[in-house]
Formats: sequence, C-alpha cells, structure tokens
Amino acid sequence: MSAPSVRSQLFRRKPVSAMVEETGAGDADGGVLARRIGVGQLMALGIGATIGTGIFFVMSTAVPEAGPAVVLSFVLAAITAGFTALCYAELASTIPVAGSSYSYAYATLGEVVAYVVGWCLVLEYAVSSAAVSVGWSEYLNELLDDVIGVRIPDALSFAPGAGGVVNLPAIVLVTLCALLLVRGASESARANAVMVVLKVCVLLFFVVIAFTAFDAGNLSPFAPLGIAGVSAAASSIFFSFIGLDAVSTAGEEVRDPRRTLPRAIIGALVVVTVVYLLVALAAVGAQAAGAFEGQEAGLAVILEDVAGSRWPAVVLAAGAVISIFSVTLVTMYGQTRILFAMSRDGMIPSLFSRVDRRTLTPVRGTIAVALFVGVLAGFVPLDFLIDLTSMGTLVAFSVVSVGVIVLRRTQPDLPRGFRVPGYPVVPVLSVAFCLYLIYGLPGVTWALFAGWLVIAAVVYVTYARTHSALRAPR
Ligand SMILES: NC(=[NH2+])NCCC[C@H](N)C(=O)O
Repeated sequence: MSAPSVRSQLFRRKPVSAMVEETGAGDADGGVLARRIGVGQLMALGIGATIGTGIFFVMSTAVPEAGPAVVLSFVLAAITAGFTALCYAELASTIPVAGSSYSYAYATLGEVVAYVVGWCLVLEYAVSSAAVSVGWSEYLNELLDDVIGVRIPDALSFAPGAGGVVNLPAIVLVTLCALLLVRGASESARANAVMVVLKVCVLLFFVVIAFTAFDAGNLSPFAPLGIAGVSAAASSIFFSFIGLDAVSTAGEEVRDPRRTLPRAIIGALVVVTVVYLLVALAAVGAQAAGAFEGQEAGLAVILEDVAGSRWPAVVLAAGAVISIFSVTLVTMYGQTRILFAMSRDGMIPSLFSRVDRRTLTPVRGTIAVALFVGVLAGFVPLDFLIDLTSMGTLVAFSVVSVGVIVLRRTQPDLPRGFRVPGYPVVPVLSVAFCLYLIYGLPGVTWALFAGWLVIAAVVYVTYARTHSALRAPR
C-alpha cells in the first residue's frame, strides 16, 4: 500500500459525526442535552468569563498609546469581539462538542489548521492564565499595602524584565489553582453569578468615585498619537474582551438557541462594553494621561488619589483579588481540557489525556500546565503576556470566522442551531477586524509568535503527523 500523500495528511478532516459520538452527545436517549439555560444565565456566563483582570490594569499600557482616545480603542475592541463571538456561536451550534475552536477547525479546515489553532489556544489560555495571575499579584500587593502597610519586596513580586527577580505571588496563585483543579473543582453557575455581581459592583464603585474628580481638561489632547495609537491600544485592550466565546460552548444546553445565543452574546457584550467604557472614561477624566504609564494596580491608585483616603482603594483591590482568582481558575481549567482533546486526537503526547483513577481529572496534564503557566507568570513581564494572548486569540478567532464560511460552502445542509446574521458580511468583517488588531500588535509579539509556530511545526513533523488518530490504518 502506498503511503498517504502529505497533502491528504495535512488536510484530513475529522468528521463531525465522529466528534459528536466521542463526547457521548449522540448517545442513547435522543442524544440531546437538557435545554434549560435562558438568556439571563447565559449572559452571566459570558460576563463572568470576560470581565477579569484586563480592565484592572490595561489602562497603564493603553493610555500611553492612545491618550484619552482610549475610549475609542475600547469600542474597536468591542466590535471585533462581537463579530467573532457570533461566528463562534454558529460553529458551536453546528459542531456541538464541548470543545473549542480547535475542534471546529479540525472539522472544517483540516488537521494542520486545527493543530495551529490548538497552539494558538495555548496562548489564549495558558499564557493568559499567566497574565491574569501577574495582575493578581499587583492587586494583592496593593491590598496588603493598604490594609497592613506591608509590601512584598519588588525582587519577589516582579519578573526580571519588570524590575524584579521572580513574581512569587503569581506562582503561588497558579499552584493553588492547580491543586483545586486536580481535586476536581471547577466553577459552578452560582459561584459565577456571585463573582459577576461582585466584579460589576466593584467597577461601578470605581466609576462613581472617579467621576467626582472628573476634569475635562484631562481629555485634551484627545488623541496625541492619532489613529495608529488608537488601534495599537485596541490590540492590547482586546485581551479584556476575551471570553465571550464561552457563551457559545453552552449552545447545546440553551433554550431556543437561535434566539437565545445571539441575544446572550450581544447582551453580555453590551454590558461588558458599557462597564469598560465607563471605567475608561472615569479614569482618563480623573487623571492626566501622562500619569498612567507604568502605574501598578492603576485603578486602586486612582481611587486613593481621588478619595484622599484608603478605604475605597481597599474595596477595589479586595474585589480585584477575589475576581481575578476565579478567572485564573477557569482559564487554567479550559487549557487542561483543550489539551485533553488534542491529546485524544494524537496531536500531543497521551500524558495530557490520562485521567487519574481516583480523582477522575487529568492530573499529570494539569501539573504540566501549571509548570508552564507558573514559569511564565514568574519570569515574564505582563505586557508581553497580554500581547501574546491577544495574538493567539485573534489568530484562532480569524480561523473560526473563516471556518464559518468554509462550512457553509462544503456542508450547507448540516443542521445549524444558530446562523450568523448578515452572512457573509459578518464573518468577513470579523476576519478583517481581527487582522487589523493583529497588525496593531508590537513587533516583539510577532517575533515571539513566529518562534512559537516554529516549535509547533517541529512537534507536528516529529510527532503529531504520525500519531494522529486519523492516520490511515496500516
Ligand atoms: N479564555 C481566556 N483566555 N480567558 C481569559 C480572559 C481574560 C479576561 N478577558 C480578562 O480581562 O482578564
């Protein structure tokens, strides 16, 4: 028998039916999950996954780039997030597996693209877990300082490039989350609802206090670096909008998905955007644009200055510490499950899909993820982590948007619970906006991303190509 051609290897696709079977979604009694989730609960899911750390510290990177026009950057990032989320929802409702863009790409665009998306998802999840835990450590320090007047020394709370030696608190947080995940914890719907209320309240609390010091003079010059500055800032801010895709993964359990999904996505996006815009506007109104650069735990510092007393900053920092903790947990959980799916497909070693008998969780995979995230969190400065996360996510989201178009053409008759409104304009715009934001990312990020893809290519050629579960039977 002749060896399968390289081309057919690279583009082999995983049949949608096989995916559904694997996850048991097509089993016995009709194979339908209970459709219980309504718009409200689904919106809470999206808001909970999206509002995390970004908003608590992104201003210190974004304002120096865009000036007060940072509010426009938020709008640009929000529009991009909205388009991609709609595309996500269509694929999720067509390929109903509890996977992610990796699985969608495997079904639509073939193995190599799926493989690349898988590696992008490591940036979206593992690298963002690291980013999130670095942000957590800043607010923890702020809280300690405000409450007991003690700060962890810089050497032990910052990465080498950021004025320290190691970020110890971030490593502790990652370890803590890994321990919880190994024991089988993931966030429940109720815990999520509590977190959402807490986060939104804390941010609105900031808005109210910061607005008391609003000075229109701080808003000019409005856009010192012009359009280029606004789009560069949008690329960094995009990080804060990552998470709406979580809504679409629940597609199978949603009541009347055709109406509910887009409403929940758009609803969550509107809530998140309004909150972010208020925070951004309040912040640039309360503090001169020049003051943002290099500011740590920025929102708390602004509150301290504005209120002239400590307690508002304490409230904010405490809220941030609690809510960021939950985001780290959920993001690390997501990473272990994506690697689980890739490993089951033979794309990466079986270590990641081995489930421990006692705890029924992928213990070794979780430890491997924690090591990787821990090293990043401990030794890499925050800006790098944020921009790399945005890069990986934007690439993955572009692929998803292309996937919508491809699947409509190749398998037009597949049942789709939800269809993107305004097809093909929305998926095309989605790709265009993603590419625009990718373009706005700094050169270092491009270089790091290229390096990452080279590593991925080596692993593909030496491992995945021959271990793929789809390889032709010998
Ligand atoms: N899937 C993820 N990468 N989740 C991380 C979301 C980060 C979140 N948007 C934040 O601002 O903190």
